[in-house]
Amino acid sequence: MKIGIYGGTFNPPHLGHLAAAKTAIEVLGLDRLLLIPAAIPPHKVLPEGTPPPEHRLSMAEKMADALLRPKVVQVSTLELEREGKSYTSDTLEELHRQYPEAELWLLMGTDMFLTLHLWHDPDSILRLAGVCAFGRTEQDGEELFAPQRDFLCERYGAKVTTITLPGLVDISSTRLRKLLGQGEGREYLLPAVYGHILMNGLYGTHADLKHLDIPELRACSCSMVRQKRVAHIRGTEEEAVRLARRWGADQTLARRAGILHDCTKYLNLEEQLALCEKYGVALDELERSAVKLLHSKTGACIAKAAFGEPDEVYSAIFWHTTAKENMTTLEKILYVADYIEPNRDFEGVERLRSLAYQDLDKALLLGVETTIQEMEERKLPVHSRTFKARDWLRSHGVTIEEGTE
Ligand SMILES: Nc1ncnc2c1ncn2[C@@H]1O[C@H](COP(=O)(O)OP(=O)(O)OP(=O)(O)O)[C@@H](O)[C@H]1O
Ligand SMILES: O=C(O)c1ccc[n+]([C@@H]2O[C@H](COP(=O)([O-])O)[C@@H](O)[C@H]2O)c1
Repeated sequence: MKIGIYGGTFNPPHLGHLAAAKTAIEVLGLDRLLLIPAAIPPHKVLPEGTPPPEHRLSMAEKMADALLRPKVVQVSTLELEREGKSYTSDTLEELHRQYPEAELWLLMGTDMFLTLHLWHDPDSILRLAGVCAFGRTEQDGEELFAPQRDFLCERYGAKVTTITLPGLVDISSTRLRKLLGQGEGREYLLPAVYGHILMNGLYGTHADLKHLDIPELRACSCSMVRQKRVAHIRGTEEEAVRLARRWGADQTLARRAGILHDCTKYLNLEEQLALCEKYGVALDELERSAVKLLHSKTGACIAKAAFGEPDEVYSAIFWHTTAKENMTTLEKILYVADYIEPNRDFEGVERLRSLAYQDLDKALLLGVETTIQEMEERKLPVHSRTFKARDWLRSHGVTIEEGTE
């Protein structure tokens, strides 16, 4: 097994780190890549304003998640849990104990590579792991790497490989922290990491969460969910805007509802129930045990309480899972957009898609009926509000006979 070890202060992790991780996995053919946030970097003092380690850990986890290879890329808390300075030699000794058969590769950028012989116990480091070095800027070429590579090979018998990053990003966390303090720098960050920074007011960002612009709102939403859900959320956002344009609803509200509709999707039942309690959401028996029914309610509460969304957005999010009788146009739009956004792929989706732009009520009824049928086939309980939605539409003359539209 080939294991890559990418240590860093990750204060914060940026697109330069991401590019290096992505390329190293491919070029080295890694079976696993461990991102290891340092507790106390041995060679530098953590600057003032450095967030507590749990934030650096959480941001590193978002970077790992963004690589969409959960079996390969993992974050290790080995150094955060160890007392004292985070010496790489100690980390490698520990990993060698854990994986005695594995081939270890230490990943590092130019700055670290050129000073490697000055690290604590370089003999152990270079005995236990190969070194994979990459340039941080376009200027970091072979003439910089070659002398150090020759020296490390000769002096320590080191195994060194240098790789070129196709997606090289010339940025350091130091410069990024400065930019963030001036309200800039988002282009160097993964949206999920940027969202985490905004939501926690890290690095001197003082964003007013109740007045975020669209990219900031998207970033916050991203930071609350797993990367694999982001495409669906983006698809729902754009579909909701198209439907709002078609049906004369407010496009900005549709967009914001789409962005936030799944923001609490990854909370567990206990967390969902605590939020319902906090915001006074009354629940019936089914809702109290069905976590899937709760994220629409808690998502609506967070949209309003944390992001200052108006009642129209609140109620669109609140009803986007069960639907209900007598829905507003925006409520219908979010429900249908969630169902038909471009990433959805199920039998019947094309019919629903075309219906959505011909007759919104018919599309809503078809969505509701499809859900009821699917839940019944899977022997899962259907929420009473969903039946009420269907019955209300039918009693108001909405029909969806096959082949009529
Ligand atoms: N833009 C980048 N491209 C490639 N590698 C990078 C880049 N930035 C940092 N690295 C490498 O990532 C590892 C971890 O770096 P670190 O977390 O300290 O980031 P940094 O940007 O160098 O931070 P700081 O500015 O706070 O020193 C190091 O090996 C470093 O060389
Ligand atoms: O062990 C050492 O002496 C040592 C000296 C310098 C750097 N390191 C490690 O190199 C990694 C990159 O460091 P940094 O500051 O660029 O985040 C990080 O994991 C550090 O702990 C380790």
